[in-house]
Amino acid sequence: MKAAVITFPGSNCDRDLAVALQQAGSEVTQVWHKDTALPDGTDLVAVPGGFSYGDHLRCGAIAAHSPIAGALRDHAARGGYVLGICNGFQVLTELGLLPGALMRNQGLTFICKPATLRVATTDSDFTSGYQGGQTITIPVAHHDGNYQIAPEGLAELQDQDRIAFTYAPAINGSVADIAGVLSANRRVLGMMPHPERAADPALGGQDGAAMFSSLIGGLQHA
Ligand SMILES: NC(=O)CC[C@H](N)C(=O)O
Repeated sequence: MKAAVITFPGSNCDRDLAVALQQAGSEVTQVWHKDTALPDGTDLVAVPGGFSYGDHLRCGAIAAHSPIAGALRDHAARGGYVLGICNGFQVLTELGLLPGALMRNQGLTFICKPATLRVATTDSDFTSGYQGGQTITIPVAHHDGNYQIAPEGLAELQDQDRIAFTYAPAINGSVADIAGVLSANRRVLGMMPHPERAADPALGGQDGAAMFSSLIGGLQHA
């Protein structure tokens, strides 16, 4: 299993994400935003959190036009796995790899705290390590985490069981309390909470570890 973690100027969770992936058994290469190709044999591209390009224009908007963006788009088009966390989720919506948009939090404040999430589907290689309906605690740290999508898009996500996580209780105004969504082929996951910040007991929680271990373990035994 080979993962590539992209670093943009302003990324701040790229190393944490690389460590979480390594601890779960993945080989990890760090890829710079100015690169135009991914390492050969990359199974998973991980797009980390942070403030890429200073969140200028809109969170994730400039990263979606960065030199590495074409390789990321091609990887997803080939059916490769993509995980976008927080700013990474914003980048994936800006790229059109996931539907919807992340808007300013309803209360207009930066929210930084442990959030309680409900696992809304276990039908993906990212979430199969959880129990359906299980509640887990994962930190959030964002000002633009308010997920919005038009009613027909929401109906599609619900009909296709593509809502991965919801907030329980609500924290930022997201429609249907959505914290993370899957692509139609279930290979792309975007989520605002940070599982890499809760993947080791030394970090104060390990509810995020099951995501990395089920994804990487599953791919190694595939
Ligand atoms: N932790 C993050 O990735 C933050 C994402 C983005 N800069 C926001 O505040 O919404």
